[in-house]
Parts: sequence; structure tokens; C-alpha cells
Amino acid sequence: MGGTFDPIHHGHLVAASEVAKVFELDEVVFVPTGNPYKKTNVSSSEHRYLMTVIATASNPSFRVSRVDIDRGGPTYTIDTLRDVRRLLPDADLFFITGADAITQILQWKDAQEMFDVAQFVAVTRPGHELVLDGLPTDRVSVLEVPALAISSTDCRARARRGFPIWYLVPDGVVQYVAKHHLYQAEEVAAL
Ligand SMILES: Nc1ncnc2c1ncn2[C@@H]1O[C@H](COP(=O)(O)OP(=O)(O)OP(=O)(O)O)[C@@H](O)[C@H]1O
Ligand SMILES: O=C(O)c1ccc[n+]([C@@H]2O[C@H](COP(=O)([O-])O)[C@@H](O)[C@H]2O)c1
Repeated sequence: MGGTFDPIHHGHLVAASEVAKVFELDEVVFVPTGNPYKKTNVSSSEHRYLMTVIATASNPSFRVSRVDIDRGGPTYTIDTLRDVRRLLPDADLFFITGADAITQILQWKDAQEMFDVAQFVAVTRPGHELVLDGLPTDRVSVLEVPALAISSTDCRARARRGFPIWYLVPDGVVQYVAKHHLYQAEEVAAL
């Protein structure tokens, strides 16, 4: 599952857990983006990586990869998939993505090649319509996950306004955000 994870929240974790169960996956690899070139004002990749490690630590089937962070340059999913394929040459790869991302996917770099490397699982997300027009139906599956109307944008806005993010994100992530003063007004957090 690729994401900016700024911060990772329970919507991400529930989606990953549900896909793992339904598709009988051995593990879910969370891949925080290095440079999500379509997003602005993103926290440092090390903060996002560490929050993802904290959030997934208690699940033995979840792990975190640094491939997108260590590669450098803009993060393209085709490169993520090539790197993960190199690390796991015999695995059947599934890329988990949300309803908002799947509608954009044909505009991603080397979109057609991505479907050769991995099967895509599009999970439902409150407030976002699943639009699969033009996508190869044999390479994209749809899965309805328990609806959690949580977004990283909302978590950041709540933290900035002094509202709690308890129960929207894992406890360790609440503590990490507080300790490092993430998402404060004018904040540009660096490790
Ligand atoms: N509540 C949710 N339910 C299902 N999928 C989700 C949910 N939140 C995020 N996703 C999916 O997880 C992937 C990574 O998401 P991302 O890290 O960009 O989180 P986000 O909450 O969408 O962030 P932001 O609000 O900053 O755009 C995306 O494919 C996104 O669609
Ligand atoms: O490959 C691309 O061109 C591309 C463009 C936008 C997003 N993505 C990927 O989509 C996933 C979710 O991205 P984001 O920015 O919504 O957190 C993440 O793995 C990104 O690398 C990929």
C-alpha cells in the first residue's frame, strides 16, 4: 500500500487489513512516498516513515518499506513496483489504493506497465466515488471496506486547531505528532 501517510490513520490500517484478509495476502508492505510530486507542504519523509513504523508495529503481517524514500526524486508507483518486485521476485503483487487515487491512475507515469507488474485493489472510501472507466477489469479489483471517514488532511487540520486526533490515528502516532510538534501553524518539521 503506497501513501504519503502524513499522518497514517485508521482508514489506511482498516483498508490494508481488509484487503489482506479477502485476498489472502501473506503480508502488507506499507510504502511511504519519498517525494509525492502532486502534494505540497508535506512533512519530512523520515517523520512519515517513523509514524508508519509505529502504526504498523503491532501487526506481524504489516511491514514498512523505504524504497520510495531511499530512491529519491519524484515518487512514481511504477518505480515502487519495480523495486518491490526486485525484493520479492516470486510474489504475486497487489497494489492497494483508495477510490480517490484509482480515478487518477491512468495519468500516473507508465500506467499501462503498472498493470503488468501488479494487480490493483481499489478500496472504497467515504466521500469518493469509485470510477473505474478505462481501467483493465482483469487487473483491477474493487473491495468495499468498513467505511471510516478519516483523512490525513483532516487529522492535520485538527492537530493545527488543537483538536484531538486520538482514535483517528493509533495512540503511538498521537504521541509522535505531539512530541515533534507536527502540523502546528507555520510548522515545517525537519528531523
Ligand atoms: N479512510 C480511508 N479509507 C480508504 N482508503 C483510504 C482512506 N484514507 C486514505 N485512503 C487511501 O490510502 C492511500 C494513501 O492515502 P494518503 O496517504 O494520501 O492519505 P489521505 O488521507 O488521502 O491523505 P490526504 O488527506 O493528505 O490527501 C490512498 O490510496 C487513499 O485513497
Ligand atoms: O506514479 C504516479 O505518477 C503517482 C502519482 C500520484 C500518486 N501515486 C501514488 O499513489 C499513492 C497515494 O498517493 P498520495 O499522494 O495520494 O498519498 C502513493 O503510493 C503514490 O506514490 C503515484
